[in-house]
Amino acid sequence: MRILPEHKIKEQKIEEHKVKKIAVQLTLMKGKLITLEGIDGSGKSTITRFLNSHPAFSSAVFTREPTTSWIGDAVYKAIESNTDHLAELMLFTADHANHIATLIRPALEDGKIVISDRYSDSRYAYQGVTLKERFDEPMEWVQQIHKGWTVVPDLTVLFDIDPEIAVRRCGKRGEQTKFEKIELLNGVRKNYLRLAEKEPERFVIIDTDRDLKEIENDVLQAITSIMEN
Ligand SMILES: Nc1ncnc2c1ncn2[C@@H]1O[C@H](COP(=O)(O)OP(=O)(O)O)[C@@H](O)[C@H]1O
Ligand SMILES: Cc1cn([C@H]2C[C@H](O)[C@@H](COP(=O)(O)OP(=O)(O)O)O2)c(=O)[nH]c1=O
Repeated sequence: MRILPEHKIKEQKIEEHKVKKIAVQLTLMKGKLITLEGIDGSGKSTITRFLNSHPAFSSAVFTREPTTSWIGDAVYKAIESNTDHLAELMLFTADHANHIATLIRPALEDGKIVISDRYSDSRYAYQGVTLKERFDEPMEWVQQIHKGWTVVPDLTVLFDIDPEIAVRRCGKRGEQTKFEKIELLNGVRKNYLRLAEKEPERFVIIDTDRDLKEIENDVLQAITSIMEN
């Protein structure tokens, strides 16, 4: 058996205490929807994996958009081809409607904490750029078609980063989608920041051009802070 030095035991105890504290706070937090948003390569999936393996989140429901349903598969077909941007928006939106009906609403009604890697703000921010030739105020137009049926998140964590850095990170990751272009991502980032400015009570902006540990701590703090509301 390895005997840990005194300071390591202390660090371990502090860590265990932190996990317990978050777990207690989360038990009190019933039926909350938390969304993670940001441009491609901003670090959402990395943080989703961290939260998913964090012991305090063992009873949370983790999900994503595009979903893993057949509509989500259709969405990926659109992403991988030259599909008309309006048709693409409709597919993303159909996927969202089905996501809400089959997973989001039932889980929230069951008192679960739901954490979604991308959600409605992805549509507002991305299709707000791809549809800029079609509508005068594309982002507002896309928001409008969600009114009356979408479920608005309790908290949206916006992962903010310079697109140049994000695209470089995506390159290293090895996958590339047609949206991973600096010019397009600059527009998407601006849209996200406009959304956050319009709803400061819902959004928390996290600078993800930092050490992963700092980002993890800030995300945990943002999530537990909605307990106070
Ligand atoms: N804080 C960070 N510092 C350096 N690299 C990071 C950081 N966060 C994520 N990455 C790396 O950047 C790439 C994109 O991250 P990922 O989580 O897949 O982004 P997203 O899901 O937002 O597209 C991955 O290769 C990941 O390992
Ligand atoms: C959910 C959603 C995603 N997207 C885009 C963002 C991504 O470039 C792409 C696929 O999403 P995703 O697989 O989440 O990409 P990543 O892991 O790189 O963030 O679809 C939209 O344009 N609109 C949407 O409503």
